[in-house]
Amino acid sequence: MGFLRSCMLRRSARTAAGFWRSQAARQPPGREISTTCPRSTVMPAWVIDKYGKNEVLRFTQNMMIPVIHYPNEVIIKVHAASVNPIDVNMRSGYGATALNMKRDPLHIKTKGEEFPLTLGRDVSGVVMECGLDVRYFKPGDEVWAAVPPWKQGTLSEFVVVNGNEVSLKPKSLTHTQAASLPYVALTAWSAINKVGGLNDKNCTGKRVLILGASGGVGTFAIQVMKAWDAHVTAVCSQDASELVRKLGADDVIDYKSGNVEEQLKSLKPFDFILDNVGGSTETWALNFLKKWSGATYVTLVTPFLLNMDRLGIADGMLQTGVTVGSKALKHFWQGVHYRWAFFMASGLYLDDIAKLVDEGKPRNYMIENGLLLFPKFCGFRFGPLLKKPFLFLKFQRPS
Ligand SMILES: NC(=O)C1=CN([C@@H]2O[C@H](COP(=O)(O)OP(=O)(O)OC[C@H]3O[C@@H](n4cnc5c(N)ncnc54)[C@H](OP(=O)(O)O)[C@@H]3O)[C@@H](O)[C@H]2O)C=CC1
Repeated sequence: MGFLRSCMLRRSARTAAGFWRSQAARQPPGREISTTCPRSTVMPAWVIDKYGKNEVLRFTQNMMIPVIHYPNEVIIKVHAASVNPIDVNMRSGYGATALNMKRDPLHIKTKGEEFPLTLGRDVSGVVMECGLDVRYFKPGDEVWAAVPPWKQGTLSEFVVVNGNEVSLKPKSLTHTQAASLPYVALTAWSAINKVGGLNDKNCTGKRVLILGASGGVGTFAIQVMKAWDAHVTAVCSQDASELVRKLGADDVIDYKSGNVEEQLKSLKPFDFILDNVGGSTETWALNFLKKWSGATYVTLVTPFLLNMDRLGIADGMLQTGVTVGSKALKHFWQGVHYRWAFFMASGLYLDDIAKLVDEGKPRNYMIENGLLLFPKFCGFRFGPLLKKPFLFLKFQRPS
């Protein structure tokens, strides 16, 4: 796919909305504008105007349609989007210091300039327009992507993404199913493959422990690990045990029915641990790794963004570096590897994931699971979105 990406020469075609887009380009991107503007320059979106609880979520019909600013960008018409824990946290202001620095490295804007902010990282939709350097996609292609958290999100009718962050949607998934996957799948991929070093060639028979196995990242990770022939032990609550078994977990441990450490002592040590829970798990989980055999513990729950929120950019980065460095060193001397992993927005990794999905390797349970997770966040953690669920699931242009 990477080869194809670089070889295929596909030029962008301007859409009929091009004229109004050029008008819209005079407006700052991601802004809400007056209702007197022609309808073709505005779009519906869920936005926040300040950080807080669910009450800050607001539905508007008047967000500026985003425009292409760089030649490698693509405009996607959103057919389906979804909500992840990061959106819930960002709604409350989590990571604002670092994300604002990334949005505005030169500090040109004043405080609060990030609003109105559109949340939502996942998108499945159709390419509307491509920048001049975009070679791999053309208008009309069905694509999926996960948008990095410092960019305007996907809970809107259109979203602009970098061409390198986009991939052709798996043919076997509908848009709604596809939109449940990119963010968690890319996070799991980053932790397992890029940081953990596991792949389809070196995983057979490896013993893998997944903490927080019933969540978005965990359920995807189980399926990838099983597709690569690993032996998977999943830690989750009792009510999710049937789900994770269906996804392929070999052993299931209920973290609510007793001490997880005690339950794990009866099992053989592990080659790889993926920690989606964090906190106190770090103090005991590494004891269950094989020693001096290259076994690795990867956690997705890191204080990276929190440190910068608390201490500012420079001190936060310093603190983060010292923390991860000292922990990695300490565990290295004890014969195991300690790593942090982060979500990576990558069309290339999504190409690999789409291939696995279309091969049915993460079996159809993934699709079932995606739909199960979707109402979970939507219903319990992002209640107001339910008031206009059709707009959340599928953004329709009001006639
Ligand atoms: N570093 C990064 O770039 C990223 C980090 N993350 C982080 O990774 C973590 C997982 O993300 P995601 O899967 O999307 O989140 P979810 O909320 O979907 O999943 C978390 C799961 O953990 C389970 N859980 C909670 N406490 C425990 C426990 N003590 N032992 C075992 N399981 C437990 C929950 O199950 P139940 O509700 O049944 O108790 C839930 O299903 C989150 O903390 C998230 O913030 C995610 C994406 C990117």
